[in-house]
Amino acid sequence: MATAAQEQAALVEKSKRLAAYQAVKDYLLPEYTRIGIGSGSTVVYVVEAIAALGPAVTSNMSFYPTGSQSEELIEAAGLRLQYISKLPAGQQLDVAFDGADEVDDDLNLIKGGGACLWQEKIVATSAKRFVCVADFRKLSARLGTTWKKGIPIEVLPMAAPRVLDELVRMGSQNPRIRPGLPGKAGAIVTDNGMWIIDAPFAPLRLPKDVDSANHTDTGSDGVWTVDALADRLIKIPGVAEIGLFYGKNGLEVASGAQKPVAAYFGMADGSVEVRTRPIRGDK
Ligand SMILES: O=C(CO)[C@H](O)[C@H](O)COP(=O)(O)O
Repeated sequence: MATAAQEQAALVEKSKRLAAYQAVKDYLLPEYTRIGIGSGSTVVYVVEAIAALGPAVTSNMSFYPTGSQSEELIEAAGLRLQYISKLPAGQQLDVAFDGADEVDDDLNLIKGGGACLWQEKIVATSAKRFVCVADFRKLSARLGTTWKKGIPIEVLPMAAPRVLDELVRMGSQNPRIRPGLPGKAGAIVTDNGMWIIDAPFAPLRLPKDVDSANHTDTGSDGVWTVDALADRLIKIPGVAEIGLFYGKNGLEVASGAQKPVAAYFGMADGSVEVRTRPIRGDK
């Protein structure tokens, strides 16, 4: 008989799969030729859903990975692998699918739990439409509420101590260099030869919180807005990329945005919740 933990794990997997199949159904149009594929356990089901469409749909498509895991997934599914470095200047992917660690009310994301955030951001922002696929555990009103491990930050190894100092000055509670896998001594090394720092912050405000309560957005009371924190983190010398995928109000474009146009959540009751954001330009 399955334990409660096993039942919960099975429910989560089922939810990821449901969300992935629905997202692919809605956003993978047969005329598309360039598709971005993110990283993580949910994306496995995205690739499964795409491969299930068969060569009649996928044979004209090329798939762009966000690291070694998705590269292997694409190849194992028999899909055509291509690299973002080969995408000519001035061209875009038609769509990119990826998971997330947490998604807030404005569709800002925390990503990087799997240490692939840098390539994930490059692929997401190379797409005309970025679509997020997740399970019910990732839904959250404010980032940092359920994902307590911290914001993943990819750093140049030599700069890690300086970055840690600056994060503490900014109010991060106990930022840490992410260790390698069990049995591997030292830090985890990303596909880009960098390290990851996980930096916990108090749950991040949205612009509406600042407007309604006369708060500041710059962390002066220990709480940052997503935008202000992201703008500050990316400027720390030695930081290569940050795991906040965000967008400012007034820049609600689809094409090339860090925020998804839609986020699909497989829910515990077997439904799929779709959250979209108003955008200018094409779908
Ligand atoms: O950002 C990521 C990897 O860097 C993943 O998309 C994120 O960690 C979600 O993973 P999963 O689908 O396994 O929950």
